[in-house]
Amino acid sequence: MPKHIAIYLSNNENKKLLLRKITSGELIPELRRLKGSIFSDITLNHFIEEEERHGKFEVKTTTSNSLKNSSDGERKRALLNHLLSKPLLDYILLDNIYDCLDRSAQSQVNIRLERLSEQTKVVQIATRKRDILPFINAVFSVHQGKLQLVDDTLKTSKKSKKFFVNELPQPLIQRVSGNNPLIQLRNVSVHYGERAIISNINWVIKPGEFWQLIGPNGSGKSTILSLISGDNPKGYMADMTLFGIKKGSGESVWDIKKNIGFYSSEMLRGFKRRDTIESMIISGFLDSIGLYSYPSDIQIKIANQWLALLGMTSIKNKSFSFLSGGHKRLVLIARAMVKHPPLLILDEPTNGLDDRDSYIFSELVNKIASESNTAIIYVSHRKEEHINPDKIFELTPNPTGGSTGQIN
Ligand SMILES: Nc1ncnc2c1ncn2[C@@H]1O[C@H](COP(=O)(O)OP(=O)(O)OP(=O)(O)O)[C@@H](O)[C@H]1O
Repeated sequence: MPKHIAIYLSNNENKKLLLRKITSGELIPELRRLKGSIFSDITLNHFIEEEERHGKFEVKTTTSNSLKNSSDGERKRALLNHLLSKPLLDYILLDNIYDCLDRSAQSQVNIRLERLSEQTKVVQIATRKRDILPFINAVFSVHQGKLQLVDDTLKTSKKSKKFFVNELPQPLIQRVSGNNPLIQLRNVSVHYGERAIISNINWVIKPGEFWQLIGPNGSGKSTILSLISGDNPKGYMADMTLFGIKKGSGESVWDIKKNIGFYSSEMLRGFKRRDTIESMIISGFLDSIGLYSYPSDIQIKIANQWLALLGMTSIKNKSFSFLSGGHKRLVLIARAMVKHPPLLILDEPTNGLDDRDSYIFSELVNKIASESNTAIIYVSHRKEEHINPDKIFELTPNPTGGSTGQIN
């Protein structure tokens, strides 16, 4: 077996099981006698649970925040620092290293792993071809429980065909949106304790606009999203108008949320529900996960148009949990879009997706952008070549205060 190997996966694989098969030596027999460390979201979740249940704060972040109160990228950096600060083991298993990491963290990680690879064996798990580390000697896929060499297939990337042929389903109610701003942030600042996170942010989002929100790890992207979605208590003090309602004027969180469709790759974490695929989509009308009241005939009809668009009509009565990771994500986007919300928020949506499903996903997002009047805020560190936002709002951290924002 070559020294450093990558396992290139589709997102259909059961990751937890795969990690177990690798570390037990079932998939790579030479690992049976060796000791390794694991860099994976699964390890990270274990440390977060240790913090919450047992008050053990073993993994230190650069901000001294707990892992729970850290941004996604800060958590990943902290885990890597933690693993690399320990005495070297025989191998390191790296699972989807780049998700959530900003450009500079990605280059630093590359340098550190290159150095590490001189002393220890690296086993990488990747769902995107371009993530495969340069020093990897051989790339495998998993076929019928065994590793199979795939290097040649990787070099010839096939052009994907168009996936969505039907038009986007029409909304239940045609909103007269005009061109009034949906979102207005005026000199908005957020502090946690003494620490400034964002400073004097001014941002106006109008109907139908397609924005990408970018900025390095910890610059405040999720903080801004949580202000817009009404989930951040700091929003009460902020000068914001959300969907025509001035913040702090007696509005309920529901008044805000009914205008937003939200999708984040995090939504699938620990998702164990047994709802059918159809009821998952219908539940988007009711802002619930799962159905707790009867949908109307027209809601069922529109949900079925979405199922047709996704090519899932014939499997609509199957359990959502039966779907692959990529298809689950498409269903959750349809769920977020079924009510044609004025605003769709996509937070790191392609994390965990494989190459094929990222392409399909990008096609769906572009279709929503071009065929509906829904505005989109898309947050991602990855440059997805097929996703084409019109405008970029960039956060730049300021060493003496919080991040400032500018339109590019
Ligand atoms: N509840 C909290 N208490 C203290 N600090 C917090 C809390 N929530 C977030 N932070 C800090 O606020 C900063 C901004 O976090 P945020 O999640 O908004 O960043 P981000 O730009 O989304 O980062 P990433 O790209 O890594 O996801 C981070 O440094 C984070 O540690």
